[in-house]
Amino acid sequence: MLRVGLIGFGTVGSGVYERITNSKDKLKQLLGKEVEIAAILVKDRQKQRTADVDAFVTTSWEQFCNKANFDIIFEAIGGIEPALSYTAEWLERGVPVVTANKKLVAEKGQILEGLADQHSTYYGYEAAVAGGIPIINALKGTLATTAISRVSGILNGTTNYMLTEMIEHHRGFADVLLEAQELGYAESDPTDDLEGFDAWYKIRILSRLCFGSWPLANEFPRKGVSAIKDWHVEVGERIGFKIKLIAEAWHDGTQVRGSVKPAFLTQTEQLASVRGVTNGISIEGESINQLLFIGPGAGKEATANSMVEDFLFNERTKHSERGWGVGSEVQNEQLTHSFVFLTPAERETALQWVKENQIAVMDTYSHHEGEGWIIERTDSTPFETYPIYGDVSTRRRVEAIHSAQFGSF
Ligand SMILES: NC(=O)C1=CN([C@@H]2O[C@H](COP(=O)(O)OP(=O)(O)OC[C@H]3O[C@@H](n4cnc5c(N)ncnc54)[C@H](OP(=O)(O)O)[C@@H]3O)[C@@H](O)[C@H]2O)C=CC1
Ligand SMILES: N[C@@H](CC=O)C(=O)O
Repeated sequence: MLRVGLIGFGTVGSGVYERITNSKDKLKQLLGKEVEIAAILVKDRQKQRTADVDAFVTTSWEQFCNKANFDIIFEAIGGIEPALSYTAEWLERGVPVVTANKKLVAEKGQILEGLADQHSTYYGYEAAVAGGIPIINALKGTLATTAISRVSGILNGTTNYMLTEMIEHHRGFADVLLEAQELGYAESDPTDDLEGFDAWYKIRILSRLCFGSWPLANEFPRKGVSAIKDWHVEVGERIGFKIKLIAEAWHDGTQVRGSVKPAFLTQTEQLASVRGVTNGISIEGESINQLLFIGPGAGKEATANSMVEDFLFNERTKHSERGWGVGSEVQNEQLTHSFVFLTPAERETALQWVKENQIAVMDTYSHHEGEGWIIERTDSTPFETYPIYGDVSTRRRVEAIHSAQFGSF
């Protein structure tokens, strides 16, 4: 008998319960023994649960720990404490812990991986990055010795879902946020999604796997979607640019750098078509050119599937070597242009600024709320600015189609 301890029974925890319960025969065949969910730890004993639960449920950590000699712990409560102490306690007993908690992994992963090593066990966090996409074990396994120069992508399902719904169906911010929460995509505090913290935790985890060491948080600046104005999006849409929350990390030859920020993607960028709760990750390196991983970035089934697969993968491969990325220097500069947005009051200052700094303005687009200027990339501007990824010349084609249909703007 393989005894499972489940910490948390919300969106993800209940998904793990269902995934295990529904695949008992397959698991028995793979593992050679029955799997039993021996105990579940929750916070609120009175809460109405949707699923019928055939397991011991408790709010007491002591009762949970005393219930069984667990063979595997799944942690899905989120946050640092008490998740950190709970995880450490079981790793110290030599029991593998599998988690979806990206905050805990990004902030304390170094300590917890160290504990797992020390006690010859496993700390698995496949589900912590990009929900259902099996990126973590790909990086630790079949890409472990591939020199990676950049990792980038759309890592937050909630905000990508919100941006898609708001742009394509003209829905309001509060309405789509509520829906993302109801669908189980959002964090318990959605500020984590909206202000880019969630994507920031995930890119730091990917950075560790691609470049070999845990990055310092303050080396990864972060900006969320809350500062995006509707009219910025409208101007971008007119010329076929898609706004996305982009997280990236790259090796510049001397150090690893990274960031999370909203950016415009031209139609030449494959990630521009990643819509809804879907996430997309691009891995670049000399011998692989570019690998793209696209799939569900959040939600009960996809995330639970990753947690269970993470455990099974470790069970089947635990005696083989796994590695951490080797990293290589980025060769080609991707960002050549920026989109600057100006209110009418900023226009004069902006004209002065481009003149003084000899910045080439390629195009200007007017809107009743202000102007959008495409400029040559500069490291910083005093105005609201978004990087542009991709070939900006595609805007000409979109403009031509747009003006043929609607007249010029
Ligand atoms: N939702 C998603 O799509 C994804 C979520 N994740 C991550 O998975 C984790 C869980 O997320 P999610 O399932 O959405 O969150 P939920 O809020 O739906 O569930 C959290 C669960 O944890 C329990 N819990 C919270 N605090 C404690 C505590 N101190 N002691 C015991 N139990 C506690 C809650 O108990 P109770 O039920 O009694 O309130 C609840 O069952 C987070 O780290 C999140 O970032 C990762 C990928 C995708
Ligand atoms: N809130 C997260 C959940 C998955 O990690 C997201 O929206 O991506």
